[in-house]
Amino acid sequence: MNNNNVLLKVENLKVWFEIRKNILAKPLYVKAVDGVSFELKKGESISLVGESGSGKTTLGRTILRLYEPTDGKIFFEEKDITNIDYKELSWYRKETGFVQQDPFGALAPHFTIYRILEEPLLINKIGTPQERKDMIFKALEEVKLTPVTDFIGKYPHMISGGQMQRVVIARALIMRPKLVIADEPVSMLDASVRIEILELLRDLQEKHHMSMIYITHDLATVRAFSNWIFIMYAGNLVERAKTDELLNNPLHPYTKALLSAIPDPDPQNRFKLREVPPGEPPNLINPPTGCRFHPRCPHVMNICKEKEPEEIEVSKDHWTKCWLYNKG
Ligand SMILES: Nc1ncnc2c1ncn2[C@@H]1O[C@H](COP(=O)(O)OP(=O)(O)OP(=O)(O)O)[C@@H](O)[C@H]1O
Repeated sequence: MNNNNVLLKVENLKVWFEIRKNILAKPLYVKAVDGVSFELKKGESISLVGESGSGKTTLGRTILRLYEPTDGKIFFEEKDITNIDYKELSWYRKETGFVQQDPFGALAPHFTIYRILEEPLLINKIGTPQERKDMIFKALEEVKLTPVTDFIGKYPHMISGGQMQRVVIARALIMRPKLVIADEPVSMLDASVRIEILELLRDLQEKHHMSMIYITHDLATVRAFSNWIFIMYAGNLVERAKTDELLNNPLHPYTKALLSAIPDPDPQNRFKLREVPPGEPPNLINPPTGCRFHPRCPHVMNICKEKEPEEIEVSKDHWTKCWLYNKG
């Protein structure tokens, strides 16, 4: 297979957080990401969906090398970046961008918008003052904060939450990264601006042919957003497929439950019985044996309690990690 088109490759990635009750106690580990593998091609986007605590943020931050991986490998353009040093990390920071959930906490309150956008350019010694000014103006125009001169002298507290998130997006994209990770980018914004911000992100991703991972717990927002949907449960990817395929033909019982939990705009369907599995996501210090979803699964079989299923490709580009489909 020709791998030249692959931007990011993640192989059996594990991120375990060590916790101790006291200094003498045996360490325990929160297995936040526990054996995740996938590839992302150049210019493609993934929506990473799962309940709170399933490990989405940890996976995203580890791909950006903001967290240390415990085991496994991460390749970026075929280069192994799993354990790169400080010098190479600064190269990797230029190739990647991060849009986090909380625009209010992401922007330095004592910097003007101009200075906030100039900061990454100064750190990376990019351009002359005039070239930096041109880049900043262009970045603000792209996120539709115009006329630009109305915004550059303002401080974050002087603009709205939606405008702040546009500044965060402009800062994430100003170095023209090849990969952007957007972690719940609209969940703290007013409902009225959420769609606009998501559309802006998608348009910029397509325009600049960037790859993107969009992290969300809300399947309802992903239909028009990404090429792929990955479903995460308790530190594992339990299903991966192209967006239409996953929404029209979900395989894993957890995906089916998430889909049936989406509010249905059709009043005829409003009173249909929904198949949301009872129970809570598992404790990641001591996850269930076998398939981690088995205590909540309506189709549980004996093998599900005993043995972890392998991820298998059920049809082209459609993978799931479930004994119902594992003929072995
Ligand atoms: N620094 C840390 N130390 C210990 N445990 C952590 C740390 N960061 C995250 N965790 C735990 O790892 C698990 C996965 O957390 P993570 O934030 O990645 O999930 P998530 O799917 O992004 O959830 P949310 O949607 O709530 O952000 C959770 O059990 C969380 O408590």
